[in-house]
Amino acid sequence: MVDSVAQIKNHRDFTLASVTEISSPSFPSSPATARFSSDGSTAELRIQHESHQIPLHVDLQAAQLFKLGPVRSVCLLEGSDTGKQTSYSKGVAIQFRNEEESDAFHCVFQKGKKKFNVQGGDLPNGTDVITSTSKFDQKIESSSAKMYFHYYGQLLHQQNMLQDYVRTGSYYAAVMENRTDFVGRVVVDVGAGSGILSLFAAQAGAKHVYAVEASEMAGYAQKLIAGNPLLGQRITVIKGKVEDVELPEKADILISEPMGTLLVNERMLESYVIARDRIHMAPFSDEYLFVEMANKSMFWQQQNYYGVDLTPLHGTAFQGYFSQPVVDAFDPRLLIAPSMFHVIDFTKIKEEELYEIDIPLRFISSVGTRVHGLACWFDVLFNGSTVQRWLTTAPGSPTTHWYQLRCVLSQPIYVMAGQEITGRLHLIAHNAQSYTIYLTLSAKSWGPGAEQGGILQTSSCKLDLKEPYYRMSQPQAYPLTQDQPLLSTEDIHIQSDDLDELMQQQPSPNSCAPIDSQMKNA
Ligand SMILES: C[S@@+](CC[C@H](N)C(=O)[O-])C[C@H]1O[C@@H](n2cnc3c(N)ncnc32)[C@H](O)[C@@H]1O
Repeated sequence: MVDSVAQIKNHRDFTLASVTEISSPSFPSSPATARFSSDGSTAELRIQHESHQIPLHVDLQAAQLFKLGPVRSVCLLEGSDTGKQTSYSKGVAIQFRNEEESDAFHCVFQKGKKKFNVQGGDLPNGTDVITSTSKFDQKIESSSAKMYFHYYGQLLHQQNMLQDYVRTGSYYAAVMENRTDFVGRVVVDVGAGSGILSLFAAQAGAKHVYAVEASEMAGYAQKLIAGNPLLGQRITVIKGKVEDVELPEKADILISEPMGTLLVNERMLESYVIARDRIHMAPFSDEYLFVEMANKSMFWQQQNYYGVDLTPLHGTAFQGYFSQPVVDAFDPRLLIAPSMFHVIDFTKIKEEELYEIDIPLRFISSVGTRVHGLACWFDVLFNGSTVQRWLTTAPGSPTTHWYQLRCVLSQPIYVMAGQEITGRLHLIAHNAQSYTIYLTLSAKSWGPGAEQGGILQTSSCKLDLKEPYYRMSQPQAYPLTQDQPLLSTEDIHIQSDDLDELMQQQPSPNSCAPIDSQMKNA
């Protein structure tokens, strides 16, 4: 149902610290540039060594790329398949300049491979088809998918979502206020869970609803729907992954709740198409949180733990705690600048654009303080043709089961009131249904003692969105002092570059975010 042809940009370049041809020791290792390119039907990688003229052409269909370390990988080329095993006659060892570039290279490599593998994979219409090489299976590690669907197969987790009244109430209101979008329409519910949104769509007058759910919850949804026969007679539950299923008829409208922590966690957004969502970001100062996190690794500072010196692992433990994004509901007074936001426009975005999300950051601090990191949350627009409704997960708003997310720097930076904070939030999707987060924040200081051009303080961190630190049980007292800013999340927002254009766009006909009529291949 989702567009099955992956696309990569026409080309993407990388600078490699060094490339060594394993199979031709006569070629010394040298710095190189790598270009991924696509001519519309095939994807190729070309590696140009600085020291030799003839570039190395890598056929992405045949090649394999393996990580040997954070900045070292090996690429095996020109495989020959005997049916029993694949042997490789050529290989190159690649040294990257940093981990971030290594991750991005692997991501583009896999994208390029996928482009080749999925083409020509037409599935017959009108039947439910389960393929062993669906798009979902290609990009998600099977152990991750198994755990994920096991989790959602349990009623207690569905109940947790149903009891988030901000979430479920917003969906109910957005559907009922926009009945005209549903009356007489064929609807598909992507990831139906308990079937609740299918039942809402039927209440709003849908002609027929297909409730697609991959986990064992499909059985429970069937039971719930059968127990509500007046609505249930217009709902069909289909157990399967949305990527694998072909509906017996074309759907007009898509409804789904695919949001994870920081909106994108779980990578379920890629399984469907909606309208506009926004990721909000703002720097924060939270000494309590920072000390709490730093103290967690104090255990490893013991020099005599049953006669054993634990300190060799202190640094690793410290970095480990700071690689966990913090999920909790925090006081918005901890924000030190108005938030900016990044729009994800699902009427335009290609699924592959969610594999790597790169957001330049710029804020003006309202106070002089220590900046401990970046706070993030999201808003979703239910863009109905009758009523538009926002679901917000902002700090200070009624709490949802998504809470907010904070990336904490292990090295805070200092800012003065009015000082500019710049940086970058770079999210790279991984095959465990989540993202690696790279955050950099910088502040430039001038004044007495500063050299010409100012002093640049920069702090970076790498986090795994899959491994958050849930901190909701910690009530915090944040007394409001006189010099503390009272920033509301409704304060002026700084817009991403392309926002003006996005905000002027009219919602597409029949669309009601997160409901969209643009079913591809449905
Ligand atoms: C966040 S829950 C929402 C459940 C329900 N729609 C609701 O609003 O209460 C997402 C559901 O989508 C299912 N899901 C996730 N990815 C899927 C996929 N690719 N195909 C089918 N179901 C999927 C999960 O098993 C889970 O039950």
